Amino acid sequence: MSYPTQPTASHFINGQYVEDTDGAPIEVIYPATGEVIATVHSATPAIIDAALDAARSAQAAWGAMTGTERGRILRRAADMMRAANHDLSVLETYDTGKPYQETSVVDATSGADALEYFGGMAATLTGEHIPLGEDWVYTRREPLGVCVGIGAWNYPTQIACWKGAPALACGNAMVFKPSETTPLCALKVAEILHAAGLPEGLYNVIQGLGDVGAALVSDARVDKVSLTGSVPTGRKVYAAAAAGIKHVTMELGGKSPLIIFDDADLENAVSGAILGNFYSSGQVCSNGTRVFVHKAIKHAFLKRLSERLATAVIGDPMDPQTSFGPMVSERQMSIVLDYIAKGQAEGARLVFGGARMDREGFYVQPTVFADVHDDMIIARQEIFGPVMAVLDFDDEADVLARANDTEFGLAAGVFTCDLTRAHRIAAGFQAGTCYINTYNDAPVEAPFGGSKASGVGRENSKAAIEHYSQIKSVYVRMGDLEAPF
Ligand SMILES: NC(=O)c1ccc[n+]([C@@H]2O[C@H](COP(=O)([O-])OP(=O)(O)OC[C@H]3O[C@@H](n4cnc5c(N)ncnc54)[C@H](O)[C@@H]3O)[C@@H](O)[C@H]2O)c1
Ligand SMILES: CCCCC=O
Repeated sequence: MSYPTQPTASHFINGQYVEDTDGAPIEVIYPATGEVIATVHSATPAIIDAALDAARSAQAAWGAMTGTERGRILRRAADMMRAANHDLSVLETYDTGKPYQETSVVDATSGADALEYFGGMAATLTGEHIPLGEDWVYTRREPLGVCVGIGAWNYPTQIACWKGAPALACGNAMVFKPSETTPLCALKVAEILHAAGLPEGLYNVIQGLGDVGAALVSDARVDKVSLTGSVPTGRKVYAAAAAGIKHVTMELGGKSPLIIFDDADLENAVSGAILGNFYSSGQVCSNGTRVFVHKAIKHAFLKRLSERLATAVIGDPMDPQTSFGPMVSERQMSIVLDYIAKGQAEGARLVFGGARMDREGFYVQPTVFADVHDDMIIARQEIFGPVMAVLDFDDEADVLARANDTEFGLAAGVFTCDLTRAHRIAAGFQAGTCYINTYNDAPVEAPFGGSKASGVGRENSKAAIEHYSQIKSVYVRMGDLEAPF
């Protein structure tokens, strides 16, 4: 490995790299080869303490700065992140296995967008004046205090920024714990923020597994927890945060529906299904993995989908031509292969792929099952890999009811050329993020998040501000105050 993937130290606390080799080692594995490319150490209680103390001490002065001053630092960090895009993208590719073709245009770019957007918004975060005759109330929008961010492994840089940028813009401090599977890129985010002028202690990164996350969530110094992860983890983290009456954002998993009507533009619909199932090798939370295709176009859809999947360039993620890479880990690969076996055992028809690839690394072929029924395991559980389930339908009301018949509610999409039907279906979806004739766009300007078991709160957009700040009302009396005695 010629690229420097070993970080200076495992943690970033109070503006500098910190090591504590008493913590259990965590090996970082390049998914394309299985090679160990770095080792970090899990945070010990002393490291957890140091990070939370640093955040607590730094927050008050940061919260007292003007929004313009805070925003200037975040916007400078955004520029620095864009300037470092190539190196950050290479590191993200080594960390996750996602093709450089993706990481070079999505990950650090999306992180920089968040820093720029919330940096621009910081100065606009004001309260309001509420007249009450000669008296009045004014409100102050105040920070929450210390926010903990806990990340998943599929978009490590993006997640570190989607949580850090609004938290810092609102005047909070953050302690961020990346996924143990992809610990490298959040350290770079911390480095860049501090190089851009962020005072020390405001964005700390510590490593570890669920036990470190759990210790952070239950700590009395923490005011807010934002998790990106699976629904089972979300249930635990939400419960632990509730015990301390902490604010939460829960960005959790999904099993989202994508409905393709017979009047849809077929080529666009196939594009949507590909983007919503095979981008990042299918490891995207909002993926539309239950693809309901109108019976009249089912054969044409499957034929065109198979033709286009055959053109995927599967291989070395660092090759800019590669458009489909490995699963993030051996564990995730075996989870996905187990689901493929279950799909076959349940009688779904394998139309494309269906196997591990005969090469080093954790590669699973893009896989499509047709004739899937609503009650099959592959149609009900989140797989988080490149496995598309195609289900038939011929009635609008019926397909909408089937699309909503799930505990999840992260995303949903519809392809149709009928304008009124498109909006009727979008209104009927029980999901936080919906798409019409597109799939998986996630611009910083739009709220992103789930309903039902898929989450609480929203990331990105003005909506995120509500989840990283609180309103204080101040009552002001101008005249004398009467009392009953
Ligand atoms: N909604 C979204 O925006 C979004 C985005 C990306 C991924 N996801 C979801 O994330 C999942 C895949 O990621 P994953 O496998 O890393 O998820 P995961 O739930 O296994 O882990 C997520 C994070 O939580 C930590 N964690 C585990 N147990 C914990 C505990 N008890 N207390 C505190 N922290 C704990 C992990 O160490 C990790 O950092 C999928 O379900 C996917 O849909 C959601
Ligand atoms: C579309 C971007 C979603 C990030 C979650 O995995």
